[in-house]
Amino acid sequence: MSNKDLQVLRNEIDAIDVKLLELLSERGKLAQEIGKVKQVSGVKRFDPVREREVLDKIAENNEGPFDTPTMKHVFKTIFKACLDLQEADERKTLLVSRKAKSQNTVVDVKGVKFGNGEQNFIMGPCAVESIEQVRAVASAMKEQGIKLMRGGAFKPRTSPYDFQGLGVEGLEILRTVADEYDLAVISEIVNPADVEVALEYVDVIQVGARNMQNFELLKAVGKVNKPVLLKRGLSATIDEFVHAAEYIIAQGNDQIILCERGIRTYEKATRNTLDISAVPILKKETHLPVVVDVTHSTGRKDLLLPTAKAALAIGADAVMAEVHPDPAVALSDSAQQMDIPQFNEFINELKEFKNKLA
Ligand SMILES: C=C(O[C@@H]1C=C(C(=O)O)C=C[C@H]1O)C(=O)O
Repeated sequence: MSNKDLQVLRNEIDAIDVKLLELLSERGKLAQEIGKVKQVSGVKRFDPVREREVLDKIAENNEGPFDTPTMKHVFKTIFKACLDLQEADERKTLLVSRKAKSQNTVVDVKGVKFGNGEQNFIMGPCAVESIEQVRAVASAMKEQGIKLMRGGAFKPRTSPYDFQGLGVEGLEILRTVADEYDLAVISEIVNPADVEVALEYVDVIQVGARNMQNFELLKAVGKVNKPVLLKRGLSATIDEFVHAAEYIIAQGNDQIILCERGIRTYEKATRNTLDISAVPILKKETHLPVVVDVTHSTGRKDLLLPTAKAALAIGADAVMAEVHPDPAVALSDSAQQMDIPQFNEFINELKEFKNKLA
């Protein structure tokens, strides 16, 4: 065979490849259409009975030179690619996804913006215990120019015998002190029935890690006109986390801030394992701002500063940490809250670090 013959044959193959590509693309588009029909009717994407029928037809029509197992193998690869297309389409339709909206959602909390490139701090006590306690923290925050104060009024604790929070009285304290110091307030709500009352007191409603898949709560906060900070569940995958946010946005509220707070792993050196890579993944996959809670992820005061630096370096929109005027007597999370001098040192170091990053 001359070089010329080889070239002629290869030209024919090239032409066939172009046709195959066209046909496969056409097949892919039909699979996408089928995917949409399945999504609307709630039918599973994977249909082994249908795949078996297609394979039987391939076997029936196969005249060689490829043997039937080889052709079946090729078609199984095509089925898989078609299924992947259907799945990618479903992801694309998520309202929280970058594909649905390419620009960042910017959540504005009393002038503090999340998602516009600023890197903020959310600080405050684990639980609201008294007005004096909250005032001491608020005054230190004000001096540092930090506007967003967290504080738990409803505390979902592991043990029912631990301090459960002051409830609405706690929200009242937070609001009173926040107004005195011109701060904004973020507090957790655990019961859908309390969302309405919380609107009067808080600037951001927090949905805690233990409630990340409390779908009725997610729907309830999705119906109100108030920013929501959604924490990642203790054992939630990123995909489950994103779908939890979708529950909120699907009801109309797109003012959502995601919060990575560590996940449960076999590692015992920290309270949870901070999944730092979740930050860029969430920022890539969704258009929502992402903050990192260094207190609950580490459970260790000595790790607050290095993990906060990691969070800022990796692009988190804010760092969240707990501060208490006298952590030794705190009613919850006593070991991991900073006192006021430690808080000042923490913030000063991070401000310097932010300047270095800029
Ligand atoms: C395209 C479909 O979805 C999937 C992909 C198939 C294919 O590529 O032929 C067949 C069955 C399903 O697993 C379908 O259901 O027809």
